[in-house]
Amino acid sequence: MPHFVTNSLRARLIEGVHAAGREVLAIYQRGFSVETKDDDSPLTEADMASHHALVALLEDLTPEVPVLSEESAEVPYATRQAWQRYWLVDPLDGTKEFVNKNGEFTLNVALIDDGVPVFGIVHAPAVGGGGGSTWVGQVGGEVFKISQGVYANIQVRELPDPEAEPWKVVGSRRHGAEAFDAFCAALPNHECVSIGSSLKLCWVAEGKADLYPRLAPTSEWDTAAAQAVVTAAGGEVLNAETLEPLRCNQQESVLNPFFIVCGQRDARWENALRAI
Ligand SMILES: Nc1ncnc2c1ncn2[C@@H]1O[C@H](COP(=O)(O)O)[C@@H](OP(=O)(O)O)[C@H]1O
Ligand SMILES: [Mg+2]
Repeated sequence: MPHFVTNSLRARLIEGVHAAGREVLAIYQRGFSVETKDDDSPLTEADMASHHALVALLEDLTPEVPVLSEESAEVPYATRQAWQRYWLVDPLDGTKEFVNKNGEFTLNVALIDDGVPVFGIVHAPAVGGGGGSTWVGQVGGEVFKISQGVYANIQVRELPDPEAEPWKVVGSRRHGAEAFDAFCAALPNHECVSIGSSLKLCWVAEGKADLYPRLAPTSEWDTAAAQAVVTAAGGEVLNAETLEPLRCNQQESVLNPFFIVCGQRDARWENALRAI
């Protein structure tokens, strides 16, 4: 069966996400005020500009497919449950990084099919020079990174022998540090790096990191697009307890379980997870 996202739809999606990214970048560069949402997380005009641009894009390209965005997520579960296929959007992941001006924020668009993220675009407008960086993945199909207009196929890297080359473990700048440290303490020789947003999953997808343990809360829109990229690149995003792949839209709550992103399963990190 042909994939729902044809090459021409994919090209128009990438173009539209890039246009939304340019709006976000313009706000980032000219300055903005910061509001606080009910859950105490920050909100800027860039979150809303990106939300409106991405929802309009998706409604225009595929009017028959519903859209759930972080900024319009009050859809009752009874309604969502009936969705076989929908777009799941985080218009600005890493809002705290955006506010702190370190560039580590992303726009995220995922296609969910029967709970499985099957296609994703993650765009980081301020990473990697002019035009930013974009990761695009279709499960069972192509997966590539676009930087400075150049398309390059990506894949996860094979876990090295840690004595010859340390494993690279990527973590959040702000969340779950204690559990992260406990996990790392039980690993063989490794190095840790921190970055904001869904960029962490993209690093595993392109082989810049081996593991991303997320032992702190996230929502489905934070991870779905990048999960599709990781999966298409040969890796996995697994529930930290059951080691089953994460699925979306399985329950009322949109919160993810704690999870780990890997290039490959390996008893050494699985044991480290069990040890904490
Ligand atoms: N208590 C909590 N519940 C749900 N999600 C949380 C959370 N604390 C942080 N997050 C999520 O973690 C994301 C940031 O992760 P990181 O610090 O690794 O970059 C946030 O994305 P947003 O910036 O889109 O709000 C937010 O969704
Ligand atoms: Mg987010």
